[in-house]
Order: sequence, then structure tokens, then C-alpha cells
Amino acid sequence: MNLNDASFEELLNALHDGVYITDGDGKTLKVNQAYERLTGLSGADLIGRSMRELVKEGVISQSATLRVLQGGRPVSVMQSLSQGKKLLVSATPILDAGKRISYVVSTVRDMTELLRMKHERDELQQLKQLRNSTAKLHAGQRDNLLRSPLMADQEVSGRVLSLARQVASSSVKVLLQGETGVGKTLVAQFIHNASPRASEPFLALNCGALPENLIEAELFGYVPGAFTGAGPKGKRGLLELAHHGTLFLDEIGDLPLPVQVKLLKVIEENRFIPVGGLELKEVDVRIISATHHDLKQQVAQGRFRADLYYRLNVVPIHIPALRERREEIAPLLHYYLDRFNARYERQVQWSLEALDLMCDYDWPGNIRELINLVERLVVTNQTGTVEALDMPEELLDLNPPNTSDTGLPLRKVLENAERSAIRAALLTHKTTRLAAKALGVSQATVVQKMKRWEQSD
Ligand SMILES: Nc1ncnc2c1ncn2[C@@H]1O[C@H](COP(=O)(O)OP(=O)(O)OP(=O)(O)O)[C@@H](O)[C@H]1O
Repeated sequence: MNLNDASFEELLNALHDGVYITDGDGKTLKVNQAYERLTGLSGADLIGRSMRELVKEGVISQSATLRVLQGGRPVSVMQSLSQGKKLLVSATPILDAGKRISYVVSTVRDMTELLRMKHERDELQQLKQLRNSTAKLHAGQRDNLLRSPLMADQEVSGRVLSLARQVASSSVKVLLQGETGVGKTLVAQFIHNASPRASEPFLALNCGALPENLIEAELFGYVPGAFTGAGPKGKRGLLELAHHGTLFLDEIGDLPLPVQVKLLKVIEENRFIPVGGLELKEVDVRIISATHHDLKQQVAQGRFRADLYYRLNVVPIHIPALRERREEIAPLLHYYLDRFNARYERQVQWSLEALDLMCDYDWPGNIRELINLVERLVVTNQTGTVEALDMPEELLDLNPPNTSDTGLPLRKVLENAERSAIRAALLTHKTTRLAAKALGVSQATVVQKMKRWEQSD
């Protein structure tokens, strides 16, 4: 077929991709209409012109044709046009009988749409990962807990959960206060799940876990090249990813002051500018924050902005420490024993002595500490029953001895007397609980002393 043939021309113009044909010296012979449309260049200005000249004049930025003429092999290059279009140019040499290049045929494909779709897919992936990492925070127990929140029938937790349910329906800002491990994240997620935003993302950020610049990048996102090390594609911030949903800001008391200023602005205006960007982004995000600090005290010390404190603290919910709701310890112990028995296919039980000790303990790490201990006791148990003596040191050390008088002969005498009294009581009553009762001391005291003797013997 002749290149100037009308039907060849028609065929070229029917193609969706652009086509650019040169001869073996790089002189332009043909371009199709799709090429003109994609590049905005006119065939009339190109035909007959040498590719070298066109590149020199800046009409074409990167020429795949010239590379083919130099290397003799097919080449693909990505061209960026000033309107933001991205074109994939693939050039192929056509050889004559003497293996010399007689034509170079380039096809030009608009990748803008495809790249946009890929970018969207990447962002979706990023969002999914964020959701997963948030969900993973609670080791898979969260969903069940949220559907039928445990301890809802207990006085203290019942009060917390009913307040949480009340505030769920509006987007009012809630500040959750309580020690580590009391269930702040769980309550935040419970509020989200009971709210009209339930089907939208729930994303969490621990403000104490990252340095200032990274917190900013996480919250507000950044544009490409915003700072050294910024990804080439930029990144959407949690505020944008949580659009229509809920953003849970844990350890808000650790938020650096400059970021507090920016967050206040977002709360007041519902919009923000990503790091290094110029464009304002509008967002609709419910913010729930949490802290184990006394934020009011931090305000007084100038470490937390008063205006932000009042904005975030519209409804304060205090979640008491586990030792302030002791009646919940035993139900939690049974609940998590069942969970870990099922997970590890065990049938471990609590002895009454062990249960007593755990119910007397103060649990400084609250429910998280309780969960970890139950898991450890289930996994390491050999006999099917967790006994008082299986308890870790910190649970037994309820009445630490006054070490200043160790070594006194009188102490030794008393210790020996105690030892024989306890041994006798144990022989008679069989369990530490009953022996302690008979001796008029707490079970913990008996267990603690036995353990210490065991170690010193
Ligand atoms: N009422 C409850 N019933 C059962 N498990 C609970 C309950 N409340 C919290 N938990 C569990 O206790 C663990 C700690 O809870 P959570 O992470 O919500 O505490 P937190 O106060 O957010 O802790 P931190 O301040 O350290 O982030 C989680 O595994 C959670 O599922």
C-alpha cells in the first residue's frame, strides 16, 4: 500500500491512537488525526520536517523516533505535555531488504486517564491499608465487642456506653479521658459505628507516636516535592481520607503546638491546605479525641491551647480505670479466658485462688494488661487449671516486705513461726484460700510468702 493512498489515510485516521511516520532519515511523512488531537500539533506544520529540527526548535520534547534511528531497536518513552497530559510513545523501525531502516512508525497513546485510574487505585489501596491497620489495633476482637459491647450491663461501663450512644447521632466533638488500656479507642469506634457515619471510614492517629513533621504529613497530606523525602505522587492526609467519616486522634495531649494551631483552623473552617500545597480542601470529618493526660492542667502549663481544648471537649467522657470498677474484672477474666481457650484450642480454667488474686490486683495497664495476662496464662498452662502460684510476681507482691529489717534475728524467728503455721494450715485446709481464712490473713499474703520461701529454699 502506498503511504499517500487515500484508503491508507482513511485507515490511519480511524485509529484511536496517534500515529507518526518518518522515513529512515527522520523526515516526517505522515501523522494521523488522533496524533493532531492528542498533541495539539498540526500535520501541516510537521510533514516534510526533520525530527532533529523539530526537537531543536522545541516543538517535540523527547523523540522516540530519533532514539530508534540511533539504536535501531523499538523504544518507548513517556512524554508530558504542558496541559498535564501524559503520552506513551512507542516507536518501531521498519527495515528494508538490506536491513536498513526505511521507516519509523510511532504510536502515541494518551495515558492520562489510565494513570489517573491507577492513582485512584493506589489511593484506594492506601485507604484500605489504613482501615486495616486501625482495625488490627484490637486483634480482631473489636467487631464482636462493638456489636454487643461487653460490660454494658455493669454500672460504670453501662453509664459510659449509654453516654457514647447518646452522642453518636450528632457530630458533636467528644473527648475521651482515661488511663492507658481502659477502652478509649473501643468507645471511639463504638460511637462511630452507632453514628450515621458508620458506613464511612473510621481512621485513627496516635498523636504521640510520630514527630511533628510526620504528624502534619499524616493529618494534612502533602503535595509532590513538598519536602525532602516527600513521595513523588504526594499523599492524601487522614483528614481527607476520613471525609464523611470519623477521625480518632489518640493521645491528643501530645500534639505539638504548631500542629494544634493548624488543627484548630480545620475545626473552625472545615478546610485545610496540604503541606506544600496552595489549594484549599473542604472536609466533613467528625473528630473524636482521647487523652490519658489531664488536658486542663496542660492548658494551665501552656502546653495545650485553651481554644483547641474547648473546641475538642464539647462532650467529655471519662472512662474509669479498671481498679475503679472492680466488679467488671471477673466477667472480663471469664470472657477473655473463653476467647483464648477457643483460639488456642485449650480448656483451661481459673482456680478460685487465682481468680481472687486477679480481682484484688490494681491492673495499672487496665484491660489491655488483663488481656495479655490471660493469653499468657492460657498458652503456658500445663495442668488445665490456673493456680495462684501461676500468677506473675506483680500480682503476688501485694504487701511488699519492709526490707530494712531483713537479717534481724527476730525477723527470722517470726518467719519460721509463720512458715510452720502456714504449712500446718495448708495441711489441714488443702487450699491457700481456706488456709488464709483460718489464719486470718489475705490469700495473697499466704501465696506471696510461699513463693518467697520456694525461691529462697
Ligand atoms: N468493655 C470492654 N470489654 C472487653 N474488652 C474491652 C473493653 N474495653 C476495652 N477492651 C479491650 O481492651 C483493650 C484496650 O482497649 P483500647 O485500646 O480501646 O484502650 P485505650 O484506652 O484506647 O488504650 P490507649 O490509651 O493505650 O490507646 C482492647 O483490646 C479492647 O478491645
